[in-house]
Amino acid sequence: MIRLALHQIDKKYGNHAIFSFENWQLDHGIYWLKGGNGTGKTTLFKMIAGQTPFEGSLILNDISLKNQPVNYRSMISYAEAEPQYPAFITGNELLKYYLDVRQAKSEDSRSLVEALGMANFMDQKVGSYSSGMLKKLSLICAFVGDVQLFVLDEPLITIDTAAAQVLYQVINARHAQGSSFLLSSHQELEMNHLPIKQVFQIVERQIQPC
Ligand SMILES: Nc1ncnc2c1ncn2[C@@H]1O[C@H](COP(=O)(O)OP(=O)(O)OP(=O)(O)O)[C@@H](O)[C@H]1O
Repeated sequence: MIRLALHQIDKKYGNHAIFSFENWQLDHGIYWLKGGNGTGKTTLFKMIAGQTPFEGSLILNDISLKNQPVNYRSMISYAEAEPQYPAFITGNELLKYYLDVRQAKSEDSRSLVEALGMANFMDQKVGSYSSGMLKKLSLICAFVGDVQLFVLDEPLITIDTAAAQVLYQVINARHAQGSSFLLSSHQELEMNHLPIKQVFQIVERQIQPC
């Protein structure tokens, strides 16, 4: 179960202000951040994942990103909208890296590898993957280990309908086990597949409920 709190946030790229707000807090649940191109969804997710600098404080379960960055990041799994990996590594090599870092067993990932139809491709170099296969690999890696908060940027883009159903099942299962989710999507998420607790949008550098 999580408590995520952002306070006194300012985020700029050069002179371009992206966020400026006092407070935003979340507890356990599945949340959806919607919005058009360039509104700041990816920037917010990178901030929460500890991958881009900003002014302000970010605290997850009493652990501060700025004061305890390693402990903070170990509670979060972030999957990029358009993952990119070195072309010369194989899917299994990348997965093994995640398994080692998160001290997880390969059996834990096997059912997701099978369900996403990736078993026959995991020994191939990712340079040969389609964009949908890259996305599936990134999701397989994101779900490795015991994670409190999953931050999935555009998890549905490039994957087919069958894979989307698998993704919904995994999200539901992990949510039932206590994990929380921040999802972004341009498309309407199929709300009947996921118990979305709240939908947010970014308006004038603030995060507002829809
Ligand atoms: N590294 C960067 N350097 C400078 N400006 C950036 C950088 N990353 C994003 N921006 C700008 O910040 C704004 C928000 O971008 P961001 O990628 O967070 O939006 P988004 O809502 O995720 O967009 P999309 O839906 O198109 O992916 C945009 O105006 C973008 O040009």
